[in-house]
Amino acid sequence: MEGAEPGVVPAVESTADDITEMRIRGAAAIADAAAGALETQAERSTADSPAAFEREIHAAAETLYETRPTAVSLPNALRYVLRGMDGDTVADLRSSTIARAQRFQRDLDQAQDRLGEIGANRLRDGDTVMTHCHSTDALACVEAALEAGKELAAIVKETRPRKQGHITARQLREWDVPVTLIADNAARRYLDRADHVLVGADSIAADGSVINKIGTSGLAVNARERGVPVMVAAQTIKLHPDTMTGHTVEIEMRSERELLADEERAAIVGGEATDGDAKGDATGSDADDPAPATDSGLTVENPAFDVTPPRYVDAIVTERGQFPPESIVTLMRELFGEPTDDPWED
Ligand SMILES: O=P(O)(O)OC[C@H]1O[C@H](OP(=O)(O)O)[C@H](O)[C@@H]1O
Repeated sequence: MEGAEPGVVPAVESTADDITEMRIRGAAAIADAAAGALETQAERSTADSPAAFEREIHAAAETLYETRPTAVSLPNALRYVLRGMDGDTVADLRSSTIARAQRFQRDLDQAQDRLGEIGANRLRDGDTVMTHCHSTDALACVEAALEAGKELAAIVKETRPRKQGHITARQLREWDVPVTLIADNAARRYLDRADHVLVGADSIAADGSVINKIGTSGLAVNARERGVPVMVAAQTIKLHPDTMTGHTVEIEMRSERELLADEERAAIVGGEATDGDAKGDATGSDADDPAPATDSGLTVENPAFDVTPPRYVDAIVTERGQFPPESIVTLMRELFGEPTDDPWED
């Protein structure tokens, strides 16, 4: 990642790039990778004073934080590791940071397993789930239900534009679950065959709103109309503490090229396919891109996430139990207490 702070080790920059470019994706995987990157930073730091070590760790956290804006699991992971950094010597700071990052990763795995067991209780033998995107938290519920001997089938939404539904389909087929893959547009038609809509989350707001892959909110509205319950599988690391004080969750805008190739753009607006008409890069930032075309008359918008209001969600399943969305704020207060600062601040 360009513009990284001095002292940030290349492995951290490379993890940040992987998150930005979605080679590492999914809210839990991003959190796991971020904690792992801070561990690597601690291991490889050549800082010769405690203050320099702390500066480097904070700079590494900032580099990771600036990758993608929507999944709160990322800042929650960074904050957790930074708060465990303790000691008066470089050696102590190093070992406490490493231990804290490792504990975070262990807890993350255990939380997902526990969440899966709880979510599995909602799934009955013979049920069909409809999925959207690829969520390891949602799939943990399916896995636990299968391990309990239940038979399930799945209707898997393709999930344009990046088709993460294919990852879900592959995982489900590895578990021998019958899969019907459908285009996103076919969801309402197939809801008649579904017993649950089962999705993950990138962030959960204090009012119980669910921020998840674009298309979730439309699916949830249709599911309500068809009488299909919507179940959101989300570890507590997906709870967004800033929303307790009225902050909103930033929705990541991604490159138009995920929707429209340069040639396709040229076919619509005429002229040659050039980079000059592309707007935004994969980070949603346009710092390195040519100026957006203002004269073609074609604007492409590509939000990665949307917000599903709590009234369309039946249950949020966490490792602490399942909650009606309206009561999630109680859990947030218990876990986070007072409002928090930027993750690299004490
Ligand atoms: O943490 P887990 O449950 O794996 O994934 C949670 C969510 O993260 C993904 O976002 P993206 O693909 O990174 O944009 C999807 O929106 C998915 O529902």
